[in-house]
Amino acid sequence: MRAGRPLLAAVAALLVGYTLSISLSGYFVFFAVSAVTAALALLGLGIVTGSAGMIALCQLTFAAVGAWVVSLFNVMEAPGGFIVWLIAGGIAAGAVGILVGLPALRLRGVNLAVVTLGFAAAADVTLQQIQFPGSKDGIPVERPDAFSDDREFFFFSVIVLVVCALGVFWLQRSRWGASWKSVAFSERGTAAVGQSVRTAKLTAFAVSAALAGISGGLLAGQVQLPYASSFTPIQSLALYVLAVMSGTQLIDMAVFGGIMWVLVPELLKRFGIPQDWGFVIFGALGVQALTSGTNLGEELRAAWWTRRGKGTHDGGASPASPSPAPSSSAPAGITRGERPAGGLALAVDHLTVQFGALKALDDVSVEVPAGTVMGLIGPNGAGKSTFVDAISGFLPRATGTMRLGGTHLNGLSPTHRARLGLRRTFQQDRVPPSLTVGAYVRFVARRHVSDAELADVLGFFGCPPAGTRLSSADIGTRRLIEVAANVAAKPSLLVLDEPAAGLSHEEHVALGERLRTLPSTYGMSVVLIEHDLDLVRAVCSQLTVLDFGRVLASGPQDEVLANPAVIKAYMGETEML
Ligand SMILES: Nc1ncnc2c1ncn2[C@@H]1O[C@H](COP(=O)(O)OP(=O)(O)OP(=O)(O)O)[C@@H](O)[C@H]1O
Repeated sequence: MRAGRPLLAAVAALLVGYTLSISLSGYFVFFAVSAVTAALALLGLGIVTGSAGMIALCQLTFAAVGAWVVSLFNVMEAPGGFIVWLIAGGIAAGAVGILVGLPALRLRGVNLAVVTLGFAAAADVTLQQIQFPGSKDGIPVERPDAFSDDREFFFFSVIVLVVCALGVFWLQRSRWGASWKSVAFSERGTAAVGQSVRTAKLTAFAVSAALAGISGGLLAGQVQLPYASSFTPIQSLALYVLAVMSGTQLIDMAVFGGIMWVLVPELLKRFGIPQDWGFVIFGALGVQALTSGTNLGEELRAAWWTRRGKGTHDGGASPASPSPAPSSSAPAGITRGERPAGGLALAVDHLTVQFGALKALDDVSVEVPAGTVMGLIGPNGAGKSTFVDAISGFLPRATGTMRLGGTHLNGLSPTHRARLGLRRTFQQDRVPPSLTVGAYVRFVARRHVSDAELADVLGFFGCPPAGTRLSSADIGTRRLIEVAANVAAKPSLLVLDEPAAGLSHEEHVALGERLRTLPSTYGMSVVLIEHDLDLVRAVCSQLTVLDFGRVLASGPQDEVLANPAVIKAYMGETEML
């Protein structure tokens, strides 16, 4: 059913396109092709901006690359005809997209905006000089034989849009799509689940630019003699604003945006107002969208879900409620105790982290026995989160040695460490709200997770069903989902940084029970950072106490909690057992 829905929508779109192609007057057929080409470029912007959260102000420059390649192949009478040239234009634009995306690996926000706008301006000047191949000699771009007149070419452009939209639909639901949404929300969170931030950003730029290239190639076929004036930086800017305003990561909103792109200037013309005022209208709507932090597509969908009174995509699930603590039996599909107990899950020697004059960690040596839950405790500022950042690769300047099982971690990136089996959660929310629970768990797991396995791991932690939108879950529930997703990844070591924050007392207790059984149920070792000593006592067989960046005591729970130095420094001299 679910796989069939987009195909049904595609068939319906083709039928509408065909009907329009035979019924619209000649004047409107031209506008209709323009709306389709704009929708394609907006679909691309929806990926790079809407999904991946990067500013790209050169979308029509990528379109110009596609148009240029089509014009060149036309002049060269390259084999394959228009359709092959169109694909080549898309590939060329995608390649240029990767080049332009390289600065995005280091730049963000306004800096990235300046770079992409600068690229658009430079390309504009170049295009004005060199012109499109064939334009000086007036060699028109040859359309496909079966789609040579304007009506037929409109239907052809609808077919291209539908094919691209189907591709985007599936890409958005693929690992790439999840990585775009994740990187938009948190680069650290993305790297921590073993996803390369570089790949996420570059694929977003490449796919987005390729779609723009195809859009430009179509435009070349539409006007047959393309000119630089169709691809100016100011138009790219207006297109970006339109994408932000309508939320074109949603396919229907890209089509809506495409229609707006031609409709607003046309309406202005009819009222005798200069068409350039269209940019002002788009600008005002864009400012409204940016300041309100939402867009038309999301608002329409939010209204739809509110009317239906549901927080889920696929029906009727309520957010997580405290569920009884689990038995220690393993959920179906997750194998029990794959790693033998014994040996060390993590061995850290002489770890030192310095922030300016402050030694946040000072010669810290910690061992986590395999198959145990080790509590890492200490007062605020003791260095617990710094320890997690250091072992998970986010503090490359940390000195000392770190081994996961028998593997040295020093010098490895966070992504690499995560792929080796070291997973961590964060104190701050790093769960991308634009995904569903199921899509997020599968993204974090980095392996095939069957529906039954997914339901089991979510049930084990008392999380909402897979179809629930993460944006509808409260912060405590999102933390639970983050833990469940990282458990589904089956790491050898799972480090949880205050996972109980934001949970109610009952949820706290239930979570403690679940965490205690993780080594026996899922065969992983756990490091738990937690301030709640009741939880620590209930869950951790081993403890390490940090104070002012140094290890105060480490070993079995009862020994550590009875250590006078721990009682004195960590608890004050009050009775704690
Ligand atoms: N990026 C940073 N730059 C400078 N100082 C930092 C940085 N990160 C942490 N610190 C300092 O390092 C020390 C250890 O901080 P850390 O966050 O690791 O403590 P913590 O034990 O996790 O505390 P909490 O329980 O409050 O989370 C603190 O003094 C903190 O101010």
